[in-house]
Amino acid sequence: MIQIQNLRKRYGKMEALKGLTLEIDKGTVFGFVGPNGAGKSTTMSILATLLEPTSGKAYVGGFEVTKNPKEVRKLIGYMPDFFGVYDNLTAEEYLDFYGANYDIPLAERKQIIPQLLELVNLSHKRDAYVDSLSRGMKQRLGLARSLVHNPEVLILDEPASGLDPRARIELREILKELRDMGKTIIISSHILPELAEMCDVIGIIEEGDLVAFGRVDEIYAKMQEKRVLRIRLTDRVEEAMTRLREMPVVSGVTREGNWVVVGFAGNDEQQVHLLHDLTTAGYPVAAFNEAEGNLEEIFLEITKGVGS
Ligand SMILES: Nc1ncnc2c1ncn2[C@@H]1O[C@H](COP(=O)(O)OP(=O)(O)OP(=O)(O)O)[C@@H](O)[C@H]1O
Repeated sequence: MIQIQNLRKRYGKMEALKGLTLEIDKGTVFGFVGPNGAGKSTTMSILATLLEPTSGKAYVGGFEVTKNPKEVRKLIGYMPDFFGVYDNLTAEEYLDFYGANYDIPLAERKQIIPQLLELVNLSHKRDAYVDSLSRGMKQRLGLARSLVHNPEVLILDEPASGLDPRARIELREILKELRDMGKTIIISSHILPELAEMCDVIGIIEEGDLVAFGRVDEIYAKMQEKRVLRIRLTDRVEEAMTRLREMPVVSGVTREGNWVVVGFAGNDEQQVHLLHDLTTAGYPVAAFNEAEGNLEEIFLEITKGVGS
């Protein structure tokens, strides 16, 4: 449904996208994850035909975004990270205004808008002024707005940012419904666990390039490969550290008193070997454990410095 090929975007000297290549199948909920400034909004704006790439190509439903922007716009609903709301309009009038912008006839709008309000759980706020709505409600209204022309593809730039946990759950439920309707959804965030629950496929972007791409379970498995081991020795701590540093699966060794903290990039089998190696060499290992992996930290570790 979406193909991005060697996409580059330069803002003056700054290269925000460095040859991004990525493909998203129809019906997929794709999570686009990366730290602030990684290039997510830039990619999404290009897909939404609002920004010209410096080079490379992007296609939506087979249409090239710079050559057929009109066709692309019919296919996509785009929700930017910041969107203006019109203070003097009610929720219903707001959606009607956007529906009219898409040349949807009045009779059809009268039918669609109540359905959209229901989908985003705002039927009870139909006559409320937009500026009186909570942040979560505004966000849901923005989502309804991007759906007004029944697009096949939804591009949502950080829709969950600034929402409280309850509002996030509501958003997630709505996205599930949209997925069940067969829509292809691209959703961005800088928080991986937030997306992992609602996406089929994740792409991690760092400094304008993709550093990881795959099904959510595959990405998690990859992240689990990066562990932190804690080893307590009763003696010969420095010596053991030197030996550990020589092992290819070890990415970092630090000392905390009698504990040695080891960055480890191997699997279970290699971990068994590491312990075996230390004990057979006679190092007095009193304790050996795997530190609890905080997903957030591991994610930062995985993306740290990659692509630079
Ligand atoms: N209009 C612009 N002019 C100059 N530089 C820009 C412009 N828009 C974005 N950038 C820069 O391009 C890089 C990518 O920005 P982008 O907004 O795409 O990242 P992002 O991943 O969406 O981050 P965030 O989560 O903070 O929105 C950043 O370094 C940003 O400062």
